[in-house]
Amino acid sequence: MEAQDGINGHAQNGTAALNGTNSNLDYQEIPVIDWRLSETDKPRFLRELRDAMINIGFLYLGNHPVPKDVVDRVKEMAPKFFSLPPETKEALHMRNSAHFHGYLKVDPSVTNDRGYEYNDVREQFNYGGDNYYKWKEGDPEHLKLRGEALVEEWPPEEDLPGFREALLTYYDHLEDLSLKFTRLVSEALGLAPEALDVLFGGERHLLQPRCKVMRYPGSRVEGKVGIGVGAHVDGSFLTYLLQVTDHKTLQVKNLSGDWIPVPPKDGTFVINLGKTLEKATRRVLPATPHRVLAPVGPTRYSIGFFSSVGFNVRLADSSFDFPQEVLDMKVARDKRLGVSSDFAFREKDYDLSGDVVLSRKLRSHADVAQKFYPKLFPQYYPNGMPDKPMTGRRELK
Ligand SMILES: O=C(O)CCC(=O)C(=O)O
Ligand SMILES: [Fe+2]
Repeated sequence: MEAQDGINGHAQNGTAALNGTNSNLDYQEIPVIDWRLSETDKPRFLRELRDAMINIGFLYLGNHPVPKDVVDRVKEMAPKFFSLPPETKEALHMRNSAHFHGYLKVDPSVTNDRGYEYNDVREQFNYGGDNYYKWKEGDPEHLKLRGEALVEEWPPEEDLPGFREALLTYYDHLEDLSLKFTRLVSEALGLAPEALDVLFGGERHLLQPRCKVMRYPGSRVEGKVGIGVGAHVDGSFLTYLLQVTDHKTLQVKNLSGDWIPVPPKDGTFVINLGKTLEKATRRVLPATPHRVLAPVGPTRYSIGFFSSVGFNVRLADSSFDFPQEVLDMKVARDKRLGVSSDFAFREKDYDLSGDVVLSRKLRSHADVAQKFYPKLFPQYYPNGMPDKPMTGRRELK
């Protein structure tokens, strides 16, 4: 019955899982979930969403409510930013930001991943929303992640007119979408729409979603397959990805272990599950490994919005009363994958999320740690500044 409702036939996975039959964990295409169905046929929307999230971990969100002109503006701005003179970008370097905002050129040795013929440089611009917090002595260090609104973190308006406005408008829309979408995720998991709100509760400055504009230069190594970002899972709650250019280099690892292309689809966002969501749901929704190959032809651009939970939330405190039907889907999936359904929190899951996020960033950016977090620097770098840049991104072997 559900099969005929499914997009790309994936809706049947949930049914198959519930019946204990063979589900399509080796899918070759990721499903498109139509946002409009959340208004016109909610049961079907929730069924498709639940299946995509439990059994696939990646989805396209089509017909979403973010206005096309807002999306078009950031698509237009992304390449313009990276065409700014190197000294303008350098002046915006992340090492000048306590909030880990700004420009970064990721060294090839950092994106290094085994099994590829070469690695390439990636450039990125990171930013947060306009709802900042003025950190004061005595506040937890992680509140510096929010910090003050600094115009210096943006290119001078005359160098790139409209950039700041376009990116902040996009951010606001994505933040709004992410809060609405999370309520639908809650319902798809058989919980009350507000059940997951506890993870975001509190004041807005205690939340820290981030946006990242990325540039992957075209391959300079004829006929070789390079890697743009090695295989990894995101630390986010959910990631909303806008692929700006028409490349087919983003890939997701399906639950059977094959790399599946996630080509751009007009008018959609790609959504994938992050580690925070995995922990909060005790692996009902596992984070999804993905990677980006270096483009062979022209330069690729993409923009990621990474939602995250409140700084005061301890993930190990979360406990949601999933209905048996959902738990059965999880167990059926794990059984087919041959992995254990047991879940145990790690020590850091008992810490405040703000501290966990800060710790990950401090480990990745020694220069920011030294300049803006002098109290914490010696703890992370007992031997002083490291010679080599590091990455907090844990590459999957
Ligand atoms: O560029 C992309 O499409 C994805 C980048 C990514 O996976 C990340 O930044 O976490
Ligand atoms: Fe990612």
